[in-house]
Amino acid sequence: MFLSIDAGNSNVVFAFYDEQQQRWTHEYRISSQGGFSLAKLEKEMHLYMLEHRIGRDTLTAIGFSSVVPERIEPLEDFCRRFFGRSPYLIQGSSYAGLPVKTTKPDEIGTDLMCNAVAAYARFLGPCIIVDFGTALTFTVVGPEGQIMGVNILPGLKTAIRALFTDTAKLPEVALELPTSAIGKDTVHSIQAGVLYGYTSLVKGMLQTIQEELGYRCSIVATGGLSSILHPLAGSFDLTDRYLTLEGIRLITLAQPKKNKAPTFPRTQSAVPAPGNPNRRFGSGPFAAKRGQSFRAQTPGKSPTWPSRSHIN
Ligand SMILES: Nc1ncnc2c1ncn2[C@@H]1O[C@H](COP(=O)(O)OP(=O)(O)O)[C@@H](O)[C@H]1O
Ligand SMILES: CC(C)(COP(=O)(O)O)[C@@H](O)C(=O)NCCC(=O)O
Ligand SMILES: [K+]
Repeated sequence: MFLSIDAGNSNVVFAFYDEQQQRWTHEYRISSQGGFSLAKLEKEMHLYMLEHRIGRDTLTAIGFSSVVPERIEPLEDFCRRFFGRSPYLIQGSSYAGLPVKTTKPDEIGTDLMCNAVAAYARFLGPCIIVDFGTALTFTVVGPEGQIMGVNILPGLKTAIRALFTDTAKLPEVALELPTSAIGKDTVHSIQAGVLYGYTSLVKGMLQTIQEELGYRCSIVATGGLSSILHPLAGSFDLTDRYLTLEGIRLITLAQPKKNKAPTFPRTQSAVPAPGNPNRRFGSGPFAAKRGQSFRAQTPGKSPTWPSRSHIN
């Protein structure tokens, strides 16, 4: 079993990858907000692993990404105490030897870098990763796997919470898409405003980015809130809630062992390579048509890059 730990601003996710089955088999989440007690985490993880029959001795390695600096040390301690091994912490220096590059490796969130690595491993071409987390982010990966940029704005829950916190009369509402886009009472007005508003925002942002690039990208959605905006389903080539966790795994496995040249882990191909007429394309004005050559727009693949990792 490989364990990926993703500490985001709302949740810490622990996900177990079964190397024999080549898939994520278990996922355990705790809230990242407020403090958390290591003793409580140890107790709960112990019960979770007992219940799901995951032996601590089956663990081969741990990869760890945190975009919350104060979570790093406690979770490293937890891994050492509970699993008896140190996790590999993803940081700026982790990206040397990877096809996905950034000009500011110490600034970009490691979760976004993991998303980029996992998405590029699947599509081997330009992609935009939309992460519906505490923040809503768009990570733009170019044809050669370089990070071209990131757009960051408040996530859906964050936007709703900000309205509630910063106004006298607006309540905190459930994240439910109403049937009508025209609000008829205060709760409905906020839901229509935020959920239909964000739907249009995501569509518009994807269009604007691809117009600026001048070519079509594969669009991947991830994050806890990636399935809330139903009308966006057709805009994504893939929705994968394990994307960050998969990136953590790929980056960790790509790290050079002592006295060994860096190699990127090879995993089984499950999605046809770009240019394959059977691959799925998204909708919208930039959607490539079935059979249209994608390779012409996306030259220069890295020969060392795996074609795709296997999830689900
Ligand atoms: N399955 C789910 N259903 C509804 N809300 C969820 C689900 N998973 C996560 N969330 C919520 O979505 C928000 C973003 O979650 P997540 O993507 O884990 O954020 P982060 O990576 O910033 O910690 C959080 O408010 C979280 O509580
Ligand atoms: C943008 C983020 C806040 C997203 O975090 P999340 O919503 O997943 O908790 C995080 O990736 C971050 O703190 N990034 C650093 C700034 C940057 O990526 O440029
Ligand atoms: K995240």
